[in-house]
Amino acid sequence: MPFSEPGKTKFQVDLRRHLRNQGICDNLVHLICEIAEASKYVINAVRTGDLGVAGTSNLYGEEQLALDVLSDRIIKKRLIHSGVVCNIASEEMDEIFQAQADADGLYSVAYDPLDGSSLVDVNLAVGTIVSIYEGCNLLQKGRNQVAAMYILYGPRVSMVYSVGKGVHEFTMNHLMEYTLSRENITMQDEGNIYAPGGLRNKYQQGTEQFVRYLEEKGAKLRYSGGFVPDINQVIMKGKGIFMYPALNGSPNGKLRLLFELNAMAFLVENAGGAATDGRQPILDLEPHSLDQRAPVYIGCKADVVKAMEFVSRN
Ligand SMILES: O=P(O)(O)OC[C@H]1O[C@](O)(COP(=O)(O)O)[C@@H](O)[C@@H]1O
Ligand SMILES: [Mg+2]
Ligand SMILES: [Mg+2]
Repeated sequence: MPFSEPGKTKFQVDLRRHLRNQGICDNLVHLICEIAEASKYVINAVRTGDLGVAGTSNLYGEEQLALDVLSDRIIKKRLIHSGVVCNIASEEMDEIFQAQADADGLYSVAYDPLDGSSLVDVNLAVGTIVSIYEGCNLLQKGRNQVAAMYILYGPRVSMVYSVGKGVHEFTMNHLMEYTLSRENITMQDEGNIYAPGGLRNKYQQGTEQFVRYLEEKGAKLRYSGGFVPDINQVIMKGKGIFMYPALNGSPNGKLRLLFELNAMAFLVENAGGAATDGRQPILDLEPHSLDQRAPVYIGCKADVVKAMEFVSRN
C-alpha cells in the first residue's frame, strides 16, 4: 500500500483542513489549532502528572490541584504565543490577563483548563472547556461567541467544536492528530437519559418533581460527575438532559457561566438542543463578573422545556 501522509487520505480529515472549510478567518483557524495542540500537553499531564494539591486556591475558594495549575499554564502560554489573542480568563485565574492590547483581528478566550480535575485520582474522564469571542471583551453574552469547543480526556481523547456552522467531533489518533470522526452532529427533540448534578436533598420542590417525572417515564440515570463527559454523552447520543440546578442554599447552582456553561450551551444549541437557567437561555445571560454562576438545564429541546415547566414551581 502506498504511504499516505496522515490527514491527507480520502478517509481522514484533519482539524486544520476542516476549519479552513468553515469560511472563518485565518486567525481563528490558527487559534483553535493552537488550543488543540495545547490539549496534547494537558492529556500528557493528566496521564502522568502529580495528583497532589497545589497549595493555592482559586477565585471560588476551591483548593487548586497541581494538575489544575499545570493545565492552566499550558493553555495560557499557548494562547499568549498564538499572537492572535488579547484577553484571557480562566477558572483558575483571579483576573483577566491581557496578552496584547486591543487590535483588529484578535480574539479573547475564556476557559476551564481541567474541568472535573478531582476525578483524575479515581481515573474518571475529565476535560477542557473553551469559549472564544472576537475582540477584547470577555464579559459579554455567550450568544456572541464565535467559537466554542471542549476536549474530553477519556479512554479516547476527543474534541468537539463549533464556529456556529454545525457541531463536529474529532478524535485523537495514534499520531496524536485530531481527525474528523463525526460531522454535523444533531440532537433528537427528546431523550431518555438524565444526568442530575448537585445534592438531591438540596433540590427545590419543582426540581425534585422534575426528577421524579423523569424517573417515572423510565429515563436512565447516567451521571459521571464530570461536566465534559456528561455533556458529551448527551450531545453524542443526541438525547437526554444534564442539569446542575439551583439548590437550597446555592440559588445559582455550581457551574460557572463564563468558563463552563457558555461554551456547552453554544455547542448544544448548535446541535439543535437547548440550555436554560430555568428562565432564559444560558446564551442570553448578561455576565457581570468573571466568577458568575448559574443553574443549568441543558440537552434535548423538549426535555429542557419540560424542565422549565417544573422549575418555575420552585
Ligand atoms: O460533584 P459536585 O461538587 O456536585 O460537582 C460536579 C460538577 O463540578 C465540576 O466538577 C466542575 O468543577 P471543577 O471545574 O472545579 O472540576 C463539573 O465537572 C461537575 O459537573
Ligand atoms: Mg470546571
Ligand atoms: Mg476546573
